[in-house]
Amino acid sequence: MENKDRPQVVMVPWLAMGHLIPFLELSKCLALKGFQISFISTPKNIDKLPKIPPNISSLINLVKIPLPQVDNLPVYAESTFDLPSEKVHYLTKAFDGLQVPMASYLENSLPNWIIYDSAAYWLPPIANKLGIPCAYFCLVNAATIAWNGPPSVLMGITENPRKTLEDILGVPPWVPFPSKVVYRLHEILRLMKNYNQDNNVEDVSPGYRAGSSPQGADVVFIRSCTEFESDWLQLIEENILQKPVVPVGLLPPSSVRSDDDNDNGETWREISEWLDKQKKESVVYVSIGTEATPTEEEVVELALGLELSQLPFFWVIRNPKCLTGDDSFKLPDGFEDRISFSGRGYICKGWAPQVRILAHPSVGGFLTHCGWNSIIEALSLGQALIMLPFLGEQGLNARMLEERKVGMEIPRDERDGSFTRDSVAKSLRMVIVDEDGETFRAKAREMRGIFGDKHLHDQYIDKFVQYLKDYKPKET
Ligand SMILES: C[C@@H]1O[C@H](OP(=O)(O)OP(=O)(O)OC[C@H]2O[C@@H](n3ccc(=O)[nH]c3=O)[C@H](O)[C@@H]2O)[C@H](O)[C@H](O)[C@H]1O
Repeated sequence: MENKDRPQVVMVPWLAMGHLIPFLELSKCLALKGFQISFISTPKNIDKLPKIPPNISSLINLVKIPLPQVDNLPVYAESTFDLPSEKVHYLTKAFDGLQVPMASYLENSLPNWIIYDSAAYWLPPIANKLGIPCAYFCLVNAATIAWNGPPSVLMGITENPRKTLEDILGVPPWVPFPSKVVYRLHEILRLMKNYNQDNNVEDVSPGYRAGSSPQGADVVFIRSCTEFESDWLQLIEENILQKPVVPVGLLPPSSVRSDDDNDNGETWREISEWLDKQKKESVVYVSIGTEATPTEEEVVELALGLELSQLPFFWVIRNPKCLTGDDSFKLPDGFEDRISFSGRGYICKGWAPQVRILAHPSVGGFLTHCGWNSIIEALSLGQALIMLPFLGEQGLNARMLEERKVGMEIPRDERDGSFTRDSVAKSLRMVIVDEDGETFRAKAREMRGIFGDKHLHDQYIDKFVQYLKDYKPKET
């Protein structure tokens, strides 16, 4: 039952588990502070969310708004988890079709705040018309926002000083201090290919969307903290976004998400039975997130690299169907038989309880694509990283983390990003078992002091809540 005395906040996350999960974490933090939340997404996404603790479930209304039908978008697809990455622009098109139902929902509810995500560039004008303060909740770190650059450049309003490939591969001209946070050639080539594909399908360019989302906000909330990247946070507030940027902290997992039984019906009991049999800190947990779509060659080299490493591994493979749009996805011949015979690997096709697995004492490292959620979860538990970035800002995250020595990147071919089973095996053994890799393991444990410091991040939430309560709209 909604209580009108409570401040009302409407949450509008993008259609991706890597966005829905942190938006729900933030919603839970606000509900615990007495806010009434309306969390808006599609029916399937709402049903897939981690369960909300009973003591705050009445304070979070889960609002289901169906997606409009869009050509080339399968009816079952409501999040990036359900699609190969090269088809996500159809999902974006469908998301843009939510403007009308979203506007009428907001007109009827008139909340105190709207907190929205990177894709919803069309929300600020609706909020402004209704006189509702709106905030962009940034789910990437400040270094990424800095690399992307000023919104006016992204939107094509002011001239882009990065004209050549060399410019794009270098430190951006608006970064005044030394930085290693840059893309590799193969990452830029993949980003440019995806940009052009998206640009041909979506109503606005990806750059315009990326720029106008923060541009239209009254304030930017960001999932970060000064203890990790104070220079970058100052740079984006003062020079890049030129508006208030309020860190909400890293939102480490509030509780080990106890209900994450994967969608194959495997239960935590079955998974933990396998993990319990393994030696302490011996298992490598392998997941490349909910969006990356590796090629078949990449899957083969990764699989054979895991086998070659001789380390026990738990590998989450996103539902094969959505990787290629059909059932053609397959692992190397005989691989699954050899692994189940040796008992050295556990292959989970679908959804796994990632945080619970990372928290298990048998896990000694994480082979990750460097999605920001996964990084936060891993480092809040002191897990060292073997890094294999695929898309988005994952390459920038990998550079930042290698600089902090909390892990190492698997060597890639500079031009096409290919890697070999040998380099996978060597990187895994280096980070998890080799003597020389103790630095990575020690640094990752040290980083737990920031990423896993619950009191520190609770303080960020307190400041965030105060900001929401004290906010006075600027005189128009
Ligand atoms: C912000 C955006 O997040 C995106 O999400 P993506 O899913 O790729 O990866 P994560 O951020 O690690 O997010 C994945 C989230 O899903 C959870 N999970 C995943 C698989 C599974 O089987 N079980 C789980 O519990 C995991 O614990 C994490 O919370 C991209 O990275 C993008 O680069 C980044 O900007």
